Amino acid sequence: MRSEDLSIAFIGGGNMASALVSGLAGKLCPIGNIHVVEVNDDLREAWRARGASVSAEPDEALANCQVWVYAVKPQVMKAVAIATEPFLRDSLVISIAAGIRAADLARWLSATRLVRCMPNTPSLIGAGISGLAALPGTPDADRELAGQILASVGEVVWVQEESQLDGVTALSGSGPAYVFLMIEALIEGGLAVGLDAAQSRALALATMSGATRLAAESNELPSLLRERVTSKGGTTAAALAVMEQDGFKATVVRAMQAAADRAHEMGDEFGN
Ligand SMILES: NC(=O)C1=CN([C@@H]2O[C@H](COP(=O)(O)OP(=O)(O)OC[C@H]3O[C@@H](n4cnc5c(N)ncnc54)[C@H](OP(=O)(O)O)[C@@H]3O)[C@@H](O)[C@H]2O)C=CC1
Ligand SMILES: O=C(O)[C@@H]1CCC=N1
Repeated sequence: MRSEDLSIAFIGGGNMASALVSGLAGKLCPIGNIHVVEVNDDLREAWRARGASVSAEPDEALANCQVWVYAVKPQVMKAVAIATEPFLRDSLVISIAAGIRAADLARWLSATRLVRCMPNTPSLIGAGISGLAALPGTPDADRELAGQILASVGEVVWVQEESQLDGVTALSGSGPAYVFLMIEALIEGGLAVGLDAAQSRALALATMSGATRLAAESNELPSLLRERVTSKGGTTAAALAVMEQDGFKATVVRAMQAAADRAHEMGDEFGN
């Protein structure tokens, strides 16, 4: 399909829709081929100013879009799906809602071609990563198109079992928040050990990105890279002893389990 022929509707035009469109508009289709259904007046105006077509409620414009991306909160997915269903003819359905299972959304929409995804906010700068799973029976061409849409904002990982998307949600979906918290902590720590705010910020950000790049580009395990920083009887050992004592790693693992459990629970809670 030529890019000028592809039209995509976003149902819900908030944070994630904005992040996704910033990557795909101009690459996969012109912004004028993007239609956004959004209840918030200010957001609708912002989309219009960006060059997208907009509506406050589902209407015939939806029926003409080849792809629909549901980007509303899981809590309202069922009601929004039911309101949009009368306009679904031949569109590929993509959902980015946490927890909501493909079979539930397919049932509300009587859809047969559906891909469920879990992107993340670094998509905004093309540095996202998304987990994807398709409703059984979704044709390969549709899986490919969904993959291309998400690949326009970062990496794409297909999972074998849809239930693994709860794990993706706990790791990379929510993960940017854990990383931002770590950055916040490093900056606060910098202030506590006598640096000023600008120095702390610069040192924290460069350390996070430098260590991340080193881990990605090295063939060695993160644990070995960590050991190389840790001189016997030195400063890192002193810091890591406190982290070990306070259960830092175990806390991260427990936090992720809580996120995965919540994703599963939201599937039950908002999927019936
Ligand atoms: N934020 C993230 O990091 C990630 C989020 N997700 C998933 O993406 C989805 C969207 O999240 P996010 O973008 O953060 O949420 P936002 O709240 O920023 O965006 C959702 C938008 O949808 C609007 N909306 C509510 N009801 C309707 C309706 N009936 N029709 C059209 N629009 C409606 C909301 O308006 P109003 O606020 O006025 O209700 C809001 O502007 C969620 O399901 C979330 O699980 C997935 C990956 C990462
Ligand atoms: O917090 C949430 O529920 C969503 C899903 C992943 C990131 N934000």
